[in-house]
Amino acid sequence: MKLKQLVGELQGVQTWRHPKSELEQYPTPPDIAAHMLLAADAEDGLEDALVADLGCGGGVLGIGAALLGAAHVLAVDLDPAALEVAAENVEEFEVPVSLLGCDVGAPSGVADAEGGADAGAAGGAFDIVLMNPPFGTRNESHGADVAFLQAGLRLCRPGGAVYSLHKTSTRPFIAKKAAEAGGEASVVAELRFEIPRMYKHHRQPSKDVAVDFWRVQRGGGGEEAEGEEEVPS
Ligand SMILES: C[S@@+](CC[C@H](N)C(=O)[O-])C[C@H]1O[C@@H](n2cnc3c(N)ncnc32)[C@H](O)[C@@H]1O
Repeated sequence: MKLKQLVGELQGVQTWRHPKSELEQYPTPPDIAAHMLLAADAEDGLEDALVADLGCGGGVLGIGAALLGAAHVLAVDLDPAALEVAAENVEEFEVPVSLLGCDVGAPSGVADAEGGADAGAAGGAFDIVLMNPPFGTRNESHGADVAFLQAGLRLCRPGGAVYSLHKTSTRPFIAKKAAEAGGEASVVAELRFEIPRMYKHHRQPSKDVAVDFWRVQRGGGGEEAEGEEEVPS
């Protein structure tokens, strides 16, 4: 599917009716979501892939992955209201996306819910994990960016890849945390992410934030897969 067509499709994905600032509920604009998806497709192949969408909101990334041929998508969010909207979107688009209510950041969160107690140690089953996590720079969401990244790497099969967005100001920190979690990280693109005025604490009509689009590959995909080391959580 071409970029223009994918953007058009993703414009039809609804987002939260009453967004919650404490959960950093900011939608990924359809053009950025489409670029992320096409980059993931070109590098790792979405066709027939098993995909997770962490912090799915209305499900724009997961639904987009399914439109590009993913075999199945597991879309996860903590917020039942987000999952309600996501369920409506999934029905509307008629795509193979399952929804799971779960705290991605909890020590025994989505990796355990999906794969049992050993999911972290044994390596997950997902080929590709997509996310636009909370930036983790507000008090309420402190550390969520890294917790999402760690969960994403736990859910990936060895050699699988996490695609994620993080504030450019956190680049050295994200690179360090990704390496500590057994990932090989690279910045795919530098983006300007427009945050519209959505919440009371927003003073300007909209704000541009410098954001890195990361690909983090989980280690152990080659011959070493059998004897791979445990990924620290
Ligand atoms: C920046 S939004 C991204 C939403 C959507 N993926 C998109 O790209 O438009 C972050 C999402 O993560 C969810 N979220 C925040 N903290 C979470 C947590 N601990 N566990 C699961 N989901 C969480 C929020 O409810 C929100 O839907």
